[in-house]
Amino acid sequence: MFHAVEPVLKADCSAGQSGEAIPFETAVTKAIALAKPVRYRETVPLAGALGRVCAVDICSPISLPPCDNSAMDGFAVRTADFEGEGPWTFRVAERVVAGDVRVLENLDPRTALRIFTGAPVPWTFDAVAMQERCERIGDTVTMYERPRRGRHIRFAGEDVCPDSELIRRGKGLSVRDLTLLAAVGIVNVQVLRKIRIGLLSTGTELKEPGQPLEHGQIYNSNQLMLSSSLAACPWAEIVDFGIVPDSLGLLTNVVAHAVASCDALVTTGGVSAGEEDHMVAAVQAHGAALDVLNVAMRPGKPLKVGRIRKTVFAGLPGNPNAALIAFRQIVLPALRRLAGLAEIQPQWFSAVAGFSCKKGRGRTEFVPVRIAGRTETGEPVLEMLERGTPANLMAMALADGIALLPPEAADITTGIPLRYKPLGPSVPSRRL
Ligand SMILES: Nc1nc2c(c(=O)[nH]1)N[C@H]1C(S)=C(S)[C@@H](COP(=O)(O)OP(=O)(O)OC[C@H]3O[C@@H](n4cnc5c(N)ncnc54)[C@H](O)[C@@H]3O)O[C@H]1N2
Ligand code: MOO
Repeated sequence: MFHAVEPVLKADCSAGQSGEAIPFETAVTKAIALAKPVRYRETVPLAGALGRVCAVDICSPISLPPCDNSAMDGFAVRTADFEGEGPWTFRVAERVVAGDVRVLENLDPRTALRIFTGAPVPWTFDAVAMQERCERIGDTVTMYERPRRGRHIRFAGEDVCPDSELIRRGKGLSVRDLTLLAAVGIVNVQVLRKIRIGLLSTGTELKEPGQPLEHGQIYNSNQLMLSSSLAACPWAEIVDFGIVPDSLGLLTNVVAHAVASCDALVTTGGVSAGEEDHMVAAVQAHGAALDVLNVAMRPGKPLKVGRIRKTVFAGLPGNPNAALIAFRQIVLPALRRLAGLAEIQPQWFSAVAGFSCKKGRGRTEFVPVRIAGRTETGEPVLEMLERGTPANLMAMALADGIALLPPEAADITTGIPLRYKPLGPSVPSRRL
């Protein structure tokens, strides 16, 4: 039976109506500005600090290497002893191994030391000859080349000087950072506390994977997208508020819990224009101020970002690709800032379009792409996998990465430079 469709008035769907869409870059800036970095510090052992945000500038308490030491197995010599024409023969006065804590002084002139990689080189010796270049006979060693001063010696402080800055506050501690800290003998590190991020999926149609699916229902994939994205962020702690049906009352209750316990609340669904979209009304019931209401991007246009009192709120659209893109490109940088990280923006790489398409000027688009080849200079040539399908998952799953189609372009033509960001393990090209 035919039902007359009533025109949807703006007043009927105020939750999603938000005037002009703001440019993508403006939305990023606004979202980041909303997030005030956490300040509370805690001390954690290095072994538990991977990925945590360093809370202080860290200077080295010692020099690296801590003392002059040999870079080779061989013989330590004094270059001043190489008088006249070679070969030169020296008596081997001592045997010095790595870990030898003796301070060797007053050794006889014109003697050599048998020495091993990592062993301390006494300050009166100024070169090491590799054993392959020496002839050892009894307690003497003969050399046919005159080593230059400093040869095969790793000098104290040549790597790190005492008091030199190792790590700046705001750095997410990497394996290499922790290696450096361990090398200078640091045991614990002060980091910013983890931020608590509430996750909520709204949708009466949603079921958790594992439950039987009835007609009209779909599985909740957005929760897993978010929780697994955040699992790679050791500075974040997830509080899962599960699935909440499209009910203003229920959503308002859950938002109350989230605001009381979380630094940020990230939701998916219910931010568009229909009268079943209650997310905005639910946060506004708690006094939310929304700075981002509608973004000139695709997918992800209905993204909402603001604050509910002190809690950062990000209402991602329900469509899975819209949720993924809006999360990665806009919300994650804001969460990174909230966590106190200094580097917050995603890194883009240069690539070249291997496709052509028309697009709306003024809108930033993000499309799944595959690397189809390389230019002569090694840049990836991108093939677009799908476009304009914010709900389809397969293309995104198969993609090597995403390409940014810039707002100023009305056409994308083969061969134009594009920004590219790998989604998974991939070999990127030149960083922009
Ligand atoms: N009249 C209009 N309709 C829509 C507009 C619009 O501007 N005017 N925008 C469209 C765009 S663009 C998007 S994106 C979606 C966003 O809608 P909502 O955020 O309100 O999300 P829902 O309506 O709740 O869901 C949209 C879609 O996504 C599926 N979904 C929701 N949650 C999940 C989840 N956790 N896991 C997997 N899939 C999920 C849901 O079933 C819907 O199919 O609105 C358009 N409509
Ligand atoms: O954000 Mo929607 O198309 O942009 O799914």
